Amino acid sequence: MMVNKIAVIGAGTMGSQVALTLAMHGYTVVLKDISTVVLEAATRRIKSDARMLKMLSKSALTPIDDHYADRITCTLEERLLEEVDLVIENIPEHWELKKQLYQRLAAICPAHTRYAVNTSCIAITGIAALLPDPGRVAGWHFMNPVYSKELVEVVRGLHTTDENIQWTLSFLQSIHKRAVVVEDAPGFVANRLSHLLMNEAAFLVQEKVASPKDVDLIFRKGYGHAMGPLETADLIGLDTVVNSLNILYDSFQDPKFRCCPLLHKMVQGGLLGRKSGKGFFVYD
Ligand SMILES: NC(=O)c1ccc[n+]([C@@H]2O[C@H](COP(=O)([O-])OP(=O)(O)OC[C@H]3O[C@@H](n4cnc5c(N)ncnc54)[C@H](O)[C@@H]3O)[C@@H](O)[C@H]2O)c1
Repeated sequence: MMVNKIAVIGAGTMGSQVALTLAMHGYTVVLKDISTVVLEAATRRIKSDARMLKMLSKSALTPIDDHYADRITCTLEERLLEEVDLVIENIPEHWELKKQLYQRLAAICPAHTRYAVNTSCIAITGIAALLPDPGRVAGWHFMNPVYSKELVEVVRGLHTTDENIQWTLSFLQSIHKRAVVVEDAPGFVANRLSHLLMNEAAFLVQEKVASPKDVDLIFRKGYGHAMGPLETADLIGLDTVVNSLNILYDSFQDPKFRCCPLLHKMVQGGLLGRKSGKGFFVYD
């Protein structure tokens, strides 16, 4: 598998985890963001995640060596993208932001670059249409936390070639991930289902039918889920959940995806979940 340089674009919740996962498997990564503050926070998070993974090494999917940090270059500089073989993109779930980024990547990345779009809901075919060779684009929907979730939902856009799907499966195997390939539709499989659940859980809290703690307890102890829907929403980031619901609503024009007003209000008030320290629950 000839991949010398990988760019992970966006160093937030997902990008920082994807970068560490790649470095843990020996890949050299350029982690690119547009904010110094974000890159500093990502460096701290990568260090503390690596420490935690070392402590849990028996239960983690992959052992971690001491040199992972040397393989990650955090940068604001676009020129480091000029020679990359693979881009794994993790910027916010906003069509306009993604569109601007891919138009720029089309101008600066080499012709042989492959593109992995880590999106929750945005159609892969639309993104691929922004690039000179749409066959080299596929959706790689990583699960959060990336280190401990084995599965990646791989999305085949209208133009994604079979060769690119096969290459993707081999690459993901090299980082100990198991892929399920699905066709391109907003939200794919995972988020089309999970966002309905998280949204309805928020409606239950808004209507005061139950507290967040009790909603989640019913799912953990009643249904045996590892996490409740509201804890999951906090982990993803409530801003990302709201953006994803809006995309599902716009794409399907189906009222079942209308976003719960409580979620909107929490995002407006800066309650984003884990990433801001408070959402449905409070975090250290
Ligand atoms: N959070 C999750 O659990 C989760 C899971 C799977 C997929 N996703 C998807 O992954 C993507 C990223 O989500 P996230 O939760 O990490 O978001 P996030 O808001 O935590 O991070 C996004 C980062 O992208 C940066 N950014 C914005 N524009 C940029 C640009 N032009 N170039 C470089 N960096 C830029 C921001 O500064 C920010 O640090 C989204 O499309 C989301 O839907 C999220």
